[in-house]
Amino acid sequence: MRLRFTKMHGAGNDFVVIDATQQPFRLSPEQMRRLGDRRFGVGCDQILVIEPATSADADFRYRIFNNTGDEVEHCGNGARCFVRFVVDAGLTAKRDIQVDTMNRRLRLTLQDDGRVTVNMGAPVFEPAALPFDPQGLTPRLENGFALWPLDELQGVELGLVSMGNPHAVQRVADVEAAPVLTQGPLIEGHARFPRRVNAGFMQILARDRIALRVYERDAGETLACGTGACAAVVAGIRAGWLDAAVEVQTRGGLLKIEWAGGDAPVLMTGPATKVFDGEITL
Ligand SMILES: N[C@@H](CCC[C@H](N)C(=O)O)C(=O)O
Repeated sequence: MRLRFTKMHGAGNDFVVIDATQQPFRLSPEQMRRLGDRRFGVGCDQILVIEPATSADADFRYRIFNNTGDEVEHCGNGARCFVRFVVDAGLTAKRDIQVDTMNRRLRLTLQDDGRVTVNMGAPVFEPAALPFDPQGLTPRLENGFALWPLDELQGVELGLVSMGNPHAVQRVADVEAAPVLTQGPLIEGHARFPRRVNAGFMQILARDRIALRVYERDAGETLACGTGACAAVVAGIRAGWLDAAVEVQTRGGLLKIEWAGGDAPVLMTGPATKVFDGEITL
């Protein structure tokens, strides 16, 4: 089958975007793996699928697949690229767009400078929301926020945050020296996370600036992770390390994250860039 797609990235987190309002979307997981493969296909961290809205007050439905073909709940950098795509393709004349994902309604705004702000919804901290099995473990409380140990991983303390998808974030002294590629997969696949988890490593540079690397579920380390940036900042705010507006330095670019606490939504602002249009036979 021939498939038209657009290659995009948000701070280096890269995507194959499929417009399923104009062509049917029926790729098997095997075809998605091929599409996502950097040697045998196009290559990307995630595949984003744009579909017509299924509820009356939403503008679109937006689905996310990791490059393994597994459908996941949320992708922050992808949400910004989604907006850039639907506006540039003329699928909407709006600049404020509402979209349904698997488990959240997102509100997105294309700014005059081309960046996109996403209302990511409120974070959830209960272990069951990830899910995480806390049985037999005692967390250390930092400013009242639970930091969880993990069996076999000496010295690791994880702040647990669901942004609709699961995140486990730890504070490290030097993010460039952090064991992202060795410890990341151990956390991602740890038995206490039955649906696996995205593992974040954050270095606090100031109360309004962090450096972050994320070992993503399925995709491995990416150049940026939008939901990971939200999770790291809200964990840092809850632990008392960070202020309410924080610049997040990733290997692929800068994201701005704001959170007023409690049930307030997390706001993420950052770039969304088109790379090229293409067509592939799968
Ligand atoms: N890159 C993303 C997150 C994509 C999904 C993640 N790998 C998961 O499995 O939850 C982002 O920008 O948020």
